[in-house]
Amino acid sequence: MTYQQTQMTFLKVNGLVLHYQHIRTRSNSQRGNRTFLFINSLGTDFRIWTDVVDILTEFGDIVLFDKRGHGLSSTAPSQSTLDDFADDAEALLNHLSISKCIAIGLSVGGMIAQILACRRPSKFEKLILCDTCHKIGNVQIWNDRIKAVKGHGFSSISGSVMQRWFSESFHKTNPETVAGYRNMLERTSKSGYIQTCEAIRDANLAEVARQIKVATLCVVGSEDKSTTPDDVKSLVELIRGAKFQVIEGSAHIPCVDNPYKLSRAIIDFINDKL
Ligand SMILES: O=C(O)CC1=CCC(=O)O1
Repeated sequence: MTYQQTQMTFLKVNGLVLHYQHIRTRSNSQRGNRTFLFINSLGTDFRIWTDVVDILTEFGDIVLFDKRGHGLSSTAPSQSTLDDFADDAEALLNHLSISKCIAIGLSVGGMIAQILACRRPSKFEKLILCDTCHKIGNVQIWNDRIKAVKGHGFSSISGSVMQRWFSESFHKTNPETVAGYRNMLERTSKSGYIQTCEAIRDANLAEVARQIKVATLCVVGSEDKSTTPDDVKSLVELIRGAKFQVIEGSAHIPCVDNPYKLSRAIIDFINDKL
């Protein structure tokens, strides 16, 4: 680690406790006073960003948080919309007095980032949307998944989810890591997971994406089967001036199976080299 690990921190927002970390890395202004806000995907907590954070601490401060229903954050008592998830992130930024940041959102985290950038363009210097789209899956896919988790638990879906999360070569070379992430998924709050599936199922952000005025990079793993390169291209077409990059040999979670390539793309984009 190149940074000082901070203590576990919790904040009450919108009636829920949110687990977050604010890593202040700079003792200077040479790093451009940047802050990166990371928003994670369905069934994961903010540990997925560890390798990327290790690299990006050279370039700015870091804010990580577990979205509602995930990690050590509370689960809402009833159904949440993606706007509610965005409200939590916005409340966290306000609490930390962060007036401008670079949002990096993965999958549903990328959908939340689209809402934030559309709502508050002046708060976002740049937007990095990883393996996401304005619409992910369809009603049938999400209802089937919800039914499986409700009826048979996480073990009924976790094998196929792992196939989508990580590339074939990562499965071969890092079976222990895959097993660890399977544990992460299976230990997610069941109702938090189901509420997030419902929020994704019910969202179509095409209009939101069309209104984004923040400079945006969309990246996707070449082997991503959840949000395929073609899906992500369809998002790129909606966001004015958005750039597009494929992470070769990666699947749905490049911050885990290809953190160096993902970090390179982020660094090039923030330095206007993409
Ligand atoms: O779990 C998956 O299949 C991948 C995914 C879809 C939305 C999300 O956040 O992750």
